[in-house]
Amino acid sequence: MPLAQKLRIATRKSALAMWQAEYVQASLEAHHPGLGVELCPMVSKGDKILDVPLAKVGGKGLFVKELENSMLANETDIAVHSMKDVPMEFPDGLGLAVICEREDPRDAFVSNRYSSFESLPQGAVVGTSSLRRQCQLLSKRPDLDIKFLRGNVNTRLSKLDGEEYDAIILAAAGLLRLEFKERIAEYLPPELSLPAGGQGAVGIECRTDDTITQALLAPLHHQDTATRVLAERAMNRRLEGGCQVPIGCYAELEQDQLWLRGLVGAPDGSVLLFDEIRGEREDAEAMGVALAERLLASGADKILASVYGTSV
Ligand SMILES: NCc1[nH]cc(CCC(=O)O)c1CC(=O)O
Repeated sequence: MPLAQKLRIATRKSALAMWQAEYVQASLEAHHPGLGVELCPMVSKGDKILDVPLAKVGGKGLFVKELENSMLANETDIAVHSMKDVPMEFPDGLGLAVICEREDPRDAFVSNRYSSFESLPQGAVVGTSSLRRQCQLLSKRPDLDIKFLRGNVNTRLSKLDGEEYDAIILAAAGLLRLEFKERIAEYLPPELSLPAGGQGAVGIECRTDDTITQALLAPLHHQDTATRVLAERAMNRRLEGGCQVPIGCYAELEQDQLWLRGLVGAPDGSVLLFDEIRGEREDAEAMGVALAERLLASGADKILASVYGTSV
């Protein structure tokens, strides 16, 4: 089979998006010597609107639409995504080709003043604009003052240094990739902050009929990561967790046993519904759906209805 001479990667321009695209570029070139891999950076709508909660401007899909349009127009061949930002459904003609090995999926506590979440004083100001992080932190510490914080990783770190916040919460994966490891004061265990579905995993999207590109991408696939992320995304999909929502879910593999934990919380932390399920890895998707059903039956339906109701 003749190799495509050139493969074009659609990417956002943020430092993290560029890191991920360059990581895929380097992996592809290592597996296929002689293949030219070109980066095509573009600005997404989500990158332009920074001062409004994401849920109010149309959710995470804003970050991928431009990339998807360029693949559909045959101007690019693949797009590299953080799996936690990828909507559940793909447009006709596009699909997820592979999921790469996961980086540390945990949330990280970052502070210039305090060494751990535990040691935050009464009323401390914590920056995050994720309802998932907010509801979990407030359920443990209702006294905290959670303050809106958006922007890319670098922007958020400089806002922390501006002294408005006592601490901020970010995904460890982004900090590790951008070589900000030394800024991580504490890795929050899943018991304290259950990660978002797909957090820390990079996925690659391409045209569903582009079998040449799919064959080139195949060696980058990491099956254990894909199984875990499949269960997490199945739970999210059943909960219609499309935009920014107070939902956490995290799957781990213990040999061939899959352990999936899920959580839905009221944004103010007054209610936190948690459940978990264990099963065979082959059943990853069904487990995600089953766990979502159980959460819905125990009251997640009401919590999510009120969150969606106010987020339009
Ligand atoms: N929501 C933005 C976003 N998308 C992916 C990551 C981090 C890396 C990852 O999960 O792969 C981040 C930043 C953050 O939440 O701190």
